Amino acid sequence: MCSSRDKKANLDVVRRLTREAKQGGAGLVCFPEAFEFMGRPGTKDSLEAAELLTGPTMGALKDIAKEQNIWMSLGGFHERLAGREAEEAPGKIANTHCIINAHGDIVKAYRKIHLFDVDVDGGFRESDSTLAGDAVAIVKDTPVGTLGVTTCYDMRFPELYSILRDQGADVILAPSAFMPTTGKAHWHVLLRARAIETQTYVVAAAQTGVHNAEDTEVPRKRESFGHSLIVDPYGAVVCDLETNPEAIGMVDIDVNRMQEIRRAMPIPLHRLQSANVLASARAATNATNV
Ligand SMILES: O=C(O)CNC(=O)[C@H](CS)NC(=O)CCC(=O)C(=O)O
Repeated sequence: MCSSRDKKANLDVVRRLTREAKQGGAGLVCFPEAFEFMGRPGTKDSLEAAELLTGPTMGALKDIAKEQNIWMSLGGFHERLAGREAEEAPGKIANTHCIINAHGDIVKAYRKIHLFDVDVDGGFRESDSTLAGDAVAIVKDTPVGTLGVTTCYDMRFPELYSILRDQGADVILAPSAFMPTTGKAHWHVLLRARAIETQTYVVAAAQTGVHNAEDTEVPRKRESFGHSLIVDPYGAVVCDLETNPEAIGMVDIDVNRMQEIRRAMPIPLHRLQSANVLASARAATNATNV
């Protein structure tokens, strides 16, 4: 999707696409990072728009899941902090990927671990406004098996993905709002590599196009790369929504094929066998490079 500052409009898109996904037979529907709100770069928009997970926007999303009897991956919700966290991190929010089950319960709230502090495309310092997550997230017993939960920039850190695989992930989610420049250079390669290494499905719902395009109060427009992608456990791109502004792509999870791929090439076993060698190399490297 192509989210804007209009929360109600974004919610309407989520409602409509979820209904469509359900009609197509989906058990899980995935939305991109910042699906509920995309503010003006360099402003306090996101801080002001942020809500508690017990707030009205998440309430409406839980109702959608319950009404449609479908699981939802809601990547990159702008979560308002409360209590001690709010005191310790004033002016900050969390970038929270929620998994909601078909009864409308939040079964996981994963906070993005790797924040986007970079000097590309005009520069971003996500950590100025966002508290980093401190826990990896797995969700068992979903209609598509075990989920590994990540967000956007996390996809550049293969260690995280390999931990998720070792914890049992069948499908790893990577909702994103990728920059056009880095998207063109890296998006497909990163997601295919993560799928090949982990032998899991990788599902990356993406923001696409120019955000707040018609909004005259948004002088500096933000743009996203698009290409919502589903990659199978052998690295084949089985769905690419290109730059379509609002679309659904659907694939079946073929568990038998995934198991055969894993049996034929037992990567986790081989990682275990090399673990001691690499751990001492890592320790030696850190010692000389600090
Ligand atoms: O700020 C929000 O509202 C939502 N968050 C985002 O859009 C985040 C932080 S700016 N985007 C990324 O992580 C892009 C990563 C990327 O493009 C890369 O790894 O190359």
